[in-house]
Amino acid sequence: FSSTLFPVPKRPAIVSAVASFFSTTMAPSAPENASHNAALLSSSGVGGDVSSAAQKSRVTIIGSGNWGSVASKLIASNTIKLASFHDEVRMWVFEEKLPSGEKLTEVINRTNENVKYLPGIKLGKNVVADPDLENAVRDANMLVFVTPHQFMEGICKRLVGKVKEGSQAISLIKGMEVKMEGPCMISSLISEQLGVNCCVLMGANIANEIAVEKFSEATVGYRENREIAEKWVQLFNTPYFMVTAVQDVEGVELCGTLKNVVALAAGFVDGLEMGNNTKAAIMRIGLREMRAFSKILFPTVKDNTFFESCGVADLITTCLGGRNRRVAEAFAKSGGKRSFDELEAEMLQGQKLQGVSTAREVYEVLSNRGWLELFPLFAAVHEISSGRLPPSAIVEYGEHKPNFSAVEGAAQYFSS
Ligand SMILES: NC(=O)C1=CN([C@@H]2O[C@H](COP(=O)(O)OP(=O)(O)OC[C@H]3O[C@@H](n4cnc5c(N)ncnc54)[C@H](O)[C@@H]3O)[C@@H](O)[C@H]2O)C=CC1
Ligand SMILES: O=C(CO)COP(=O)(O)O
Repeated sequence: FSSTLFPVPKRPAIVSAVASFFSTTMAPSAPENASHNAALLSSSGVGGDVSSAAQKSRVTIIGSGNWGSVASKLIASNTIKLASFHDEVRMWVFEEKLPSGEKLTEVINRTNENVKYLPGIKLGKNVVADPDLENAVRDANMLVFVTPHQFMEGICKRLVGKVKEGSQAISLIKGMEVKMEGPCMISSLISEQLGVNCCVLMGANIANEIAVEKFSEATVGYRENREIAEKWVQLFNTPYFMVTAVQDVEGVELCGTLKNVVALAAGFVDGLEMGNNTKAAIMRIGLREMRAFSKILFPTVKDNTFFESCGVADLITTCLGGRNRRVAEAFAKSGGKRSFDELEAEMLQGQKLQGVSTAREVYEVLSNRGWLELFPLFAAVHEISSGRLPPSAIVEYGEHKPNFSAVEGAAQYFSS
């Protein structure tokens, strides 16, 4: 990309260390390349060392599916360049046997490719696949979580007490859990279970496109500490992957999570061959429900977040080219006769959909709180995907007009 078309914004250099995390792990960002070269020279016995091993951050990725593998490629291309990170990036792999009889981890380490979830793409020689979850996190102080959301509760349980004190985490996971007390975002699950601060990274990020280095953008959501967000930006940002930080963890995470429900609706519309106007209408209604749902649950969610890559851009890309859309289209084409589980297994070969379980989880929140009539599109998606309504209900269901009288004061969340 020409720099005039897509100028990479100059980010302010991080000048002060504000937390113990930085004082022990982070070298100043401006002279990164110079210090890295010096470190290389030093390791080859030529020059003096400038960044001691103790100061460097060590990154582990928990997850190795389609997006997890692309994340490892992005991160590995940066850790090798930046002196404030150890070169090696460890990637926890949920071990499985390939049809050849070999273990996936061994093949990744031999070929430098995730032959099952991202074939044909080299991850970077500094990526080390590790099937042992506890071992993978042992030495890391920057943890990147990127598994399908349904596995996170189990993963967190296994990691309790195993994570290095003072570690930072980021979640790339689109989804949520529903607990007795209400919805629990995955970043909160990670923070609460592991006692670590957790940012999020979401965006219009179809993994296979980023794998071949086509330009895209992403949004980091952070809670309070801008410096930590900048460190994550530094770790992910490349000339073809432009990352921006916003102070709105819940807004960013809910955008990434809820757009998968709208993508199912868009897929139903495609399967019914309703055309582009209908699909655009569904996307607009879906975006409105996304914003209202987010703001009712978390009043701090910012309107601007919906205009970042994590918001409207992710909604568009997923409704055009995502897996949720594709499988939902096949579901509608079968008239709802083939189940999502069957279609997922056949069409995605081990990759996982997030939209169907998210639609169920959202539905649970809506029915627990008496909000079903306020969110007719979200409700219809779950009723269709669970077989209670036919796919055609996506465009018949009360024209998706929320019934504001169902909940006092609700209209404000839908107004522009
Ligand atoms: N693929 C994409 O284009 C994008 C995906 N995401 C999000 O990233 C997250 C991870 O998705 P992907 O990396 O695409 O995964 P994926 O759907 O490609 O792969 C499934 C992964 O789950 C693992 N797995 C299977 N059973 C497991 C178990 N019992 N315990 C733990 N892991 C198990 C598999 O080994 C594999 O790594 C999801 O929340 C998704 O929404 C976000 C942006 C883009
Ligand atoms: O989240 C995604 C793009 O940002 C990918 O969506 P799908 O899981 O529907 O492919």
